[in-house]
Amino acid sequence: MEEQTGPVKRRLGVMGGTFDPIHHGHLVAASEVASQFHLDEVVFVPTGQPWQKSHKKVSPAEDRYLMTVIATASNPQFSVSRIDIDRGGPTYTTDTLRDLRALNENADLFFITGADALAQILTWRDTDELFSLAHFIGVTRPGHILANPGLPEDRVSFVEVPALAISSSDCRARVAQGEPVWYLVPDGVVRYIDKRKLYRHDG
Ligand SMILES: Nc1ncnc2c1ncn2[C@@H]1O[C@H](COP(=O)(O)OP(=O)(O)OP(=O)(O)O)[C@@H](O)[C@H]1O
Ligand SMILES: O=C(O)c1ccc[n+]([C@@H]2O[C@H](COP(=O)([O-])O)[C@@H](O)[C@H]2O)c1
Repeated sequence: MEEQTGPVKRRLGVMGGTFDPIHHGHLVAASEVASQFHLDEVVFVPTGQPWQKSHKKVSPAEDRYLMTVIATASNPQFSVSRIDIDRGGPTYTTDTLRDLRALNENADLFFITGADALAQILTWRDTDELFSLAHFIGVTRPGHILANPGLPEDRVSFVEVPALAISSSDCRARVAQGEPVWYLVPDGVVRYIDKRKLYRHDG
């Protein structure tokens, strides 16, 4: 009897973030995981309202979305989704993954997260459901320890990515102080920040 095999599933990486602004640390992490996990595509998903950053000033979603498009446009493996922005309300990754599954029925999802975000994951909403929706890939980040914070062992993997000590907070602070962000973020993002006067004290 011939063995029944289903259609080959696509391997879809999901890189969620506030991306305020997107920087080369995000892009290297996504590229490295795509290579090591043989992903067909990585979809970057800018948050709508990042509820755990509600005490901080976050730039308009449209600016963060456009910077993410600018930063990823030249890579045919990268795309950007508006689902978290268009849903409205606080952003929960369970919603992100549920929506992406509905849009990509024949795909396995791999959610990429830095060591700092992974360490906080048990504070996210609906963690029981969360771990059933995707495989989680924790990536190294300078200044943070990469460890399993208590996810089921078969739902999480760890990847060492080239160490880039870049953060969005540092990029924002540099712009506010008149310091350059060239080579920390893609050139088009430097120009967009300048054009929209983002992160300036008078902006
Ligand atoms: N330099 C980096 N190396 C590896 N992963 C990173 C790096 N920067 C951010 N990440 C990961 O990318 C995801 C989105 O991060 P986010 O948009 O919050 O950027 P951030 O630099 O951490 O921002 P902020 O400084 O404003 O908190 C998170 O999972 C985070 O851990
Ligand atoms: O689901 C949650 O409750 C939750 C809480 C905090 C962060 N997240 C997700 O974690 C990713 C990184 O978030 P951030 O705020 O560090 O850029 C992004 O996709 C967020 O939607 C998700």
